[in-house]
Amino acid sequence: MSHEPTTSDSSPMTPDRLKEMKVQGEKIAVLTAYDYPTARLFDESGIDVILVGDSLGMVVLGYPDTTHVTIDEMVHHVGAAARGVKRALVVGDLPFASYTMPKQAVVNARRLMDAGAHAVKLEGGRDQCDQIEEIIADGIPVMAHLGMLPQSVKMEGGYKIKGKTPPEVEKLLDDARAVQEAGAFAVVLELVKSEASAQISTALSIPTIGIGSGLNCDGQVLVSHDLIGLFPWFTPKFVKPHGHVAEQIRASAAAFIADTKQAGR
Ligand SMILES: Nc1nc(=O)c2c([nH]1)NC[C@@H]1CN(c3ccc(C(=O)N[C@@H](CCC(=O)O)C(=O)O)cc3)CN21
Ligand SMILES: CC(C)C(=O)C(=O)O
Ligand SMILES: [Mg+2]
Repeated sequence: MSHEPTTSDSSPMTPDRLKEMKVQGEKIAVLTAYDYPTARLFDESGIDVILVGDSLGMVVLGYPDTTHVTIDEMVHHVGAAARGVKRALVVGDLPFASYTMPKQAVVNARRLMDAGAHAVKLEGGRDQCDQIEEIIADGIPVMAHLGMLPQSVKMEGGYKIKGKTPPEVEKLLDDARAVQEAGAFAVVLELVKSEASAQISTALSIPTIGIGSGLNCDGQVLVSHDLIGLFPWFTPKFVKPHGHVAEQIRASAAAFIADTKQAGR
């Protein structure tokens, strides 16, 4: 009996596989990771995509927003995370000001790929299509990112929900069609009203990955620190935490401190 090649659970994820999942109505699960043990644990759990996000800057490096993250920092953490991954698709975020010009975008995308990423992500729509096309022409798959764009927080004056008005929905739809046409294999929709994200998900053939954008996207992404309760000082409203790791760290430290202070008494 011959065995047809199958997309079994253990075969590595690819951008094409994510597109097939959309066709088949199978939801895509994405988590961020910035280090080896976390990436390995998520990969062994069966996560589809590991995003080494520039949220790194806020939840790991302690910056006030993501605009401080450098390409060197992203390369460092993409390498660490990628070394822990066997099956998931590893996507590396291009950080603020690292893809202003198309040629610069290609050089920096290549650095993330050389560090172990399988694809890169950048923030923006029609305005980023030259960058998206140049990176893809260099053989690198690109994930786009629309809606609330954290790298533009200073220009926007805060983190604001998108797709609230008909013109905003039209702009999102136009940007989504533009990045799909430019060749992006998926698009993150961040803080987009759920009616708008549903409309975009129907209009596109490539999968939409939502964060704070309702349940009608083709997949969901979360910052893993929010999921496991490792960043207790700020948790966005849309997060449903499934762990309390910060409390376990505090309790472990308190127990060690008590053990140490009591030793020899
Ligand atoms: N811990 C963490 N989680 C994230 O999801 C995340 C980061 N950090 N850093 C990078 C970006 C920035 N993100 C953000 C930043 C702010 C809000 C925020 O202020 N949300 C408000 C609601 C906004 C509104 O109603 O207008 C909230 O209270 O949740 C949400 C996501 C998402 N990303
Ligand atoms: C929130 C996700 C989509 C992201 O871009 C990041 O973690 O940097
Ligand atoms: Mg990001």
